[in-house]
Amino acid sequence: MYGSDNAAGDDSERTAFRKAEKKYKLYYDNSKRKKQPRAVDLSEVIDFKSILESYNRKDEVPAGVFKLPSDFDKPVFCLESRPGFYFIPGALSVEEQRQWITESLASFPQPPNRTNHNAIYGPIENLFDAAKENKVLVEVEQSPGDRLAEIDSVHGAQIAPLWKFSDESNKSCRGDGCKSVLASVLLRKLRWSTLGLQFDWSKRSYNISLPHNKIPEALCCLAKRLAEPAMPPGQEFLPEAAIVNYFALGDMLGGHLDDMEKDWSKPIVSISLGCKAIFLLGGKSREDPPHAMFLRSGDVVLMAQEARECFHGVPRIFTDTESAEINHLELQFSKEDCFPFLDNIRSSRININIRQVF
Ligand SMILES: O=C(O)CCC(=O)C(=O)O
Ligand SMILES: [Fe+2]
Repeated sequence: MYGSDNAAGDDSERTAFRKAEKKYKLYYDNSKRKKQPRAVDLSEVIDFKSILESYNRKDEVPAGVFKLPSDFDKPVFCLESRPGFYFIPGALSVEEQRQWITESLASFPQPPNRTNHNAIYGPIENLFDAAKENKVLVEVEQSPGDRLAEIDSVHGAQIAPLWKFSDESNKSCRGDGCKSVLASVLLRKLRWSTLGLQFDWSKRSYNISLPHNKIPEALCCLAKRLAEPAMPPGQEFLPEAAIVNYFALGDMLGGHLDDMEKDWSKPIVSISLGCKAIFLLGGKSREDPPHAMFLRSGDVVLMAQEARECFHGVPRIFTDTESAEINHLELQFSKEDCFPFLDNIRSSRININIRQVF
């Protein structure tokens, strides 16, 4: 993910954006015997779910918010102070949420899509199944012949050692110094996967020469439909890349801009799944005080035009039963073979953001 707590150095400590991040970030009170999350004042967090409810009931919205006149089948809300920002509460049905959570965990991390684990382990096939089956990723013992074959003839560089899944009960590597890691640990530590044109985090740009598959057709259709309220008239959104972010408790996505796409008149389509989060939408400067808002499973945010220049981030997710607001997903994943999905989503949040790059 982008940036970290203090990515922008000490100066960032003083910006309005940084102050808001610190206000909402998860801290623990260690004073009591039991480690407790520090209480946080959520009174200023915009709640589009209750805005939708009062809009449906009384046709009213709070000051600073308006309902976009649009043909979209759900109400789309905008903020007067942030042109180009659109919020569609509950845009995805419960079934759609289930579908995209399943895809995000079981299919999207599949090679040639890359994940945060690639840099250490190379491509990992079937991570989700391996975690379900209690497998272990083991560094494969290689013969000198294999090692020679691994010298990359073009770059002259040694290719990283190979890792393979093995049954946990397989003791072949015990005590001989070989390295291993549980698949379930890797799944828990999954932080991002990239679909379509691959994003290179080290250069913060798209590397079109990396092998990739097109964005899956069903995700393409969904993104096109969701993008509509923010599209320039007569134009069609072309999904070319997607970043899937996986958040665990305590993770945050630092304030950033998504500015590596060519045409900022096109929206970024951002889908929230799983546990509730707080989203900060700042202005064009980190000094502009950000708006804080809740993001729930099924909500969709569109950022187009001027909003493409606004700093934004996710300082906090909520995993406690009361605040996570994922009861509807418990039912969806209640069958026994769905339990690994439920187990994962109970303590995490997934964000799929889809982009037109060119
Ligand atoms: O997680 C979110 O809702 C926002 C993600 C985001 O801003 C990004 O990946 O660029
Ligand atoms: Fe972003």
